[in-house]
Amino acid sequence: MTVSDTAAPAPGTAEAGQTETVHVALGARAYDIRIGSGVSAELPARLKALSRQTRVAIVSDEAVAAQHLAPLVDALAAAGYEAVPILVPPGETSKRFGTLEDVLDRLLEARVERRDLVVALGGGVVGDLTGFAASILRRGVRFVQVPTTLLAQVDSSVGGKTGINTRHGKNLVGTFHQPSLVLADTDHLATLPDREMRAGYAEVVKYGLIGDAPFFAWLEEKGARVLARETGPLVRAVATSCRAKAATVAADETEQGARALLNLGHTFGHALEAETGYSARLLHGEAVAIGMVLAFDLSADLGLAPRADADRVRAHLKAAGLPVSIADIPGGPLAVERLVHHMQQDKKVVGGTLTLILAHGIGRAFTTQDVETAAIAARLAADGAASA
Ligand SMILES: NC(=O)c1ccc[n+]([C@@H]2O[C@H](COP(=O)([O-])OP(=O)(O)OC[C@H]3O[C@@H](n4cnc5c(N)ncnc54)[C@H](O)[C@@H]3O)[C@@H](O)[C@H]2O)c1
Ligand SMILES: O=C(O)C(=O)C[C@@H](O)[C@H](O)[C@H](O)COP(=O)(O)O
Ligand SMILES: [Zn+2]
Repeated sequence: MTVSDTAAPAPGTAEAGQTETVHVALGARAYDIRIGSGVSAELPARLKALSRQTRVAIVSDEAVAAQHLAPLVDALAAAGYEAVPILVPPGETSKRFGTLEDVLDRLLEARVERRDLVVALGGGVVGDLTGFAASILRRGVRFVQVPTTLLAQVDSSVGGKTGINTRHGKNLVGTFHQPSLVLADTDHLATLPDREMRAGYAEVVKYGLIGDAPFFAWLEEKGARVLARETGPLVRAVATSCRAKAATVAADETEQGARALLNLGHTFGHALEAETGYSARLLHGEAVAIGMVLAFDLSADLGLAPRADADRVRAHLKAAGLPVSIADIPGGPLAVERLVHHMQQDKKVVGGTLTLILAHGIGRAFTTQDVETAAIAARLAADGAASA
């Protein structure tokens, strides 16, 4: 990664001040993703285009609200809207039944109607929770995503996966419910803690690893500028990620096939999150970074991918400041058996058999059900997990 590179961008790619629009082509459920500096100011006008109602509930978390709620509420008020804020505590533990019930109660208390729109202002936690609440409130109301983390801008605000965690595992209760609009305002990232920025970057790298080797190579060169929040590279990284996700979702909205590739690193990652208690010990994006390295190393173990590609993946994520092995997780070793137990609750399990996303190399991910549990356990142990 070089910070000093000033090469001109390719024609048609984002530079400072530019905004981009990515369309998610889902027929009756199609929507736009607006990306760039200041696009959240478009909210009142865009809401008007979606509904004649003049009341809007905004679900956010307390930390995001402290930084970004007031300007949105003011802009809405100036446009004749009554905004009803509903706040939840920040962090992954808000993705649970108790918080869902609370959000639903408060939406009903505010008499949010079927034709109203609910706005999710926040990271993936707020987006997943709000989207789920919207999908079951009065049997379904529309919602708009205003993602405020890099992770949410490149991934969770797009594609309509909503849900919460349960004591049995990650995202095990939820729905597919597409947003009606996504406004990814890159200015919001100015207040995002660096650790959260790096965690979101893991999901950016994911798109290169799944099917876009040139994008991965571009990130190797320009990733530091993305992480430094330089507008041009940042907008380009968000837009490239959203285009990849939009195309995948448009082709396979409910994950009957190809959408599963977006789960690269997640079967491992979700197990790591569960075993670390969905705590600050390990963020979702960090778990995905470790999971992607595990997936590439396992692919190399099985002779499916060049070891050099696995090494390149690890080197880039490490250079970005992300954890890259189980041994990097603070707070003591995790047990192989516990991790395998969590992996078996994955939603991609068929007839008790795990579906894994592996790769033939960078940009060449594929799904498989042909990996023995012993090979997975051996890889976890080699990565620093404790075996009995
Ligand atoms: N639905 C999907 O397709 C999808 C995709 C990827 C991840 N996810 C889910 O997303 C969640 C992770 O999302 P996340 O990484 O955004 O975490 P998050 O929502 O917990 O946000 C991270 C932290 O940053 C704070 N924050 C958010 N925006 C801020 C800003 N602009 N300035 C200052 N602080 C800010 C939040 O208060 C929080 O403490 C996980 O639950 C994951 O499972 C879902
Ligand atoms: O949108 C998808 O599809 C993804 O898999 C994106 C993932 O980054 C995201 O973390 C998603 O929530 C995981 O989905 P799950 O079905 O494994 O819970
Ligand atoms: Zn993810």
